[in-house]
Parts: sequence; C-alpha cells; structure tokens
Amino acid sequence: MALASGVRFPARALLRPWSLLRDTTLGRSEPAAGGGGGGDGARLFGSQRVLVEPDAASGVAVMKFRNPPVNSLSLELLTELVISLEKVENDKTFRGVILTSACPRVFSAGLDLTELCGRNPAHYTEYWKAVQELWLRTYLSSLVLVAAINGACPAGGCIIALACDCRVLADNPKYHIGLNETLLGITTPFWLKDTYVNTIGHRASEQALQLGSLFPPSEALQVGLVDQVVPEDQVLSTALSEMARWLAVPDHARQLTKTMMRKATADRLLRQRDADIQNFVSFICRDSIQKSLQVYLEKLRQRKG
Ligand SMILES: CCCCCCC/C=C/C(=O)SCCNC(=O)CCNC(=O)[C@H](O)C(C)(C)COP(=O)(O)OP(=O)(O)OC[C@H]1O[C@@H](n2cnc3c(N)ncnc32)[C@H](O)[C@@H]1OP(=O)(O)O
Repeated sequence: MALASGVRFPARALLRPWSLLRDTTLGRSEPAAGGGGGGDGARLFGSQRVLVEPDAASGVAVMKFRNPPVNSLSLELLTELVISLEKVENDKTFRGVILTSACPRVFSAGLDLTELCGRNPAHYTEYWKAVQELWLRTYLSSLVLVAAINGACPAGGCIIALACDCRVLADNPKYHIGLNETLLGITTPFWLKDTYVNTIGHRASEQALQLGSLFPPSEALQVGLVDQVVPEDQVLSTALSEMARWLAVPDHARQLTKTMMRKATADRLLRQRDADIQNFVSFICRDSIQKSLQVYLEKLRQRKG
C-alpha cells in the first residue's frame, strides 16, 4: 500500500490492504449524508471499525468510528481510518468527509492505553508511526474535513478533531474535549502542541496543556477549540450545513489556502519523523512512564458509572 508518509501496516494489510475494508456494514447502513442512499456506496468503503456512508450526489462521505466501547485508537482502528480516508480521497466523487462516532457518548477516548503499556519497542515504533500517519493524512487532507463530535473527546480524540477544518460539538456537559496528556504523566509531542497553538493560541495552549484541561462544551466554544456547540440531535445536520459552506468555495483556492496555512506545521514533523518515533519509544519505555500509564488505566477500569 503506497502511503505518502510510509506507515507500516500489519502484515495482512500489506498483503491484502482491502481485506481491512471488506464490507461488514451490509444491512446496517443508516441513511447517507445529504439524504442520498448509502447502499452500494457503503459496500465500497465500509470496514470493520470504520463505517463509511458515502453520498455521491453531495460529494460528502460520513465516516463513523466503531471501535466499542470507547473508540480507543488501537493500531487496527488507526490503520483502517488511514486506509478509508485514502480511499475516499482517491475517489474524485468526494470533496468532503464528516468524521463522527458510531459509539454512544464517546467520539474517541484517544490513544488505546493498552497499546502503550507493557509492549516492546518494535510495537511502540509501529504504533507511533500509525499515529503520525493518521495525523498527517487528516491534517493535510485536500478534502474538507468536519468533525461532528457526538461524545467525549479527550487527547487523541481531540487530535483527530483538531486536524479537521471545522468542529461541531454536541451540547452535553459530559462531552469534554481537550489534551489531558499531562494527567496521565505523559507529554504532548511538539506537532500536536503546534496544532493546539494554531487553533486556540499560545497562552491558552500553554495553560491548557500544562493543566491537562478538558473543556466542557461552553468553555470549548469560548476558547475556540470548537466552532459550534449545538443540541445533540443537531450535530450531524449542523456538520452537513458547515460542510456545504466550505464546499461552496472553489476547491483549488481552498486547498491552496489550506496548504499555505498548514504546511509549516506538518513539515516540522515530516523533517524529523524518525527522531520523533525514537523519542516516543524511549519515553514510553521508561519504567516511570509505564507505571504512570498503568496506574491511570487501572483507575479507569475501577471507575464505573
Ligand atoms: C510521548 C508520550 C505519548 C504522547 C501521546 C500524545 C497523544 C495522545 C495521548 C492519548 O490519547 S492517551 C489516552 C487519553 N485518554 C483518556 O484519558 C480518556 C480515558 N477515558 C475516559 O475518560 C472515559 O473512558 C471516557 C472516554 C470519558 C468514556 O467514559 P465511559 O464512562 O463511557 O467509559 P469507561 O467506563 O470509562 O470505559 C469503558 C472501558 O474502556 C476502557 N478505556 C477507556 N479509555 C481507554 C483508552 N484510552 N484506552 C484503552 N481503554 C480505555 C476503560 O478502561 C473501560 O474498560 P473496562 O473497565 O470496561 O475493561
């Protein structure tokens, strides 16, 4: 699978990349974006953990994460997301994608902590490459990406949302969004910090990153982390209206402008991807970091209700 930024996929994906995209959505598709039929289109794009509901008429695909219970970003989900996005991007029918969750109450719980605990350096290397790849693929996408955030959106979930062009958040006080890495005893890599700064500014990022702040909807709107907060049942329709606004602009001009705005940030990572991986692997392998993550994961498992 030729991917621009060179992520290594699991062996079965390399041998038969589309094995990850076999249709598992038959009979389960909901109506597609813009009221069109998802039927045959859904068969083209669906995968086990990523449902894609394409609407060729509007040129918009709704991509839903389905990795229950909390859409944690496992290696498999990261891989399927990258492949699904690439597939939609390569189909010139599509000009926009709405990213949302098929799991109730959670957009994404962020990186899968079981991928970060008790594994070996080769696994961490593969995993971090996949994280980088998803970020590059979304951040530099020529498509319009709108996040319809219909649930909690911490850490890696927020990172996906930040890579989109526009964010619509459901107005539920439990749906917090932000980068809370410090509360897990880990730090945000420079390229995610840069994305935060680009979105909410330096001072707000400095404060929010150090405190590991997770913002409820009203505060997320105030700080500029999301563009709209709407009642939960209007998240998708609002995301579609936003999409229409962005698609009203000629593609070439919008794309050139997006590249102009984002290239420097992405280039900083592209110039030092290998060093960033080594940095991550040596950091995550430290005993103290492993301990912090295990304590956090244990607390999560014990915290019920
Ligand atoms: C250089 C160092 C590394 C830099 C990395 C920088 C970038 C990003 C980092 C990250 O993304 S780290 C992950 C941070 N994520 C979180 O802190 C979120 C943790 N989860 C929650 O707060 C809640 O689960 C939720 C998302 C608000 C949902 O709450 P809900 O009450 O609906 O579900 P729970 O009962 O809490 O969870 C159900 C089930 O899922 C497990 N789980 C939750 N989050 C994760 C996760 N991120 N990874 C793996 N597993 C997770 C949780 O333990 C429960 O499991 P069981 O007890 O049912 O087995």
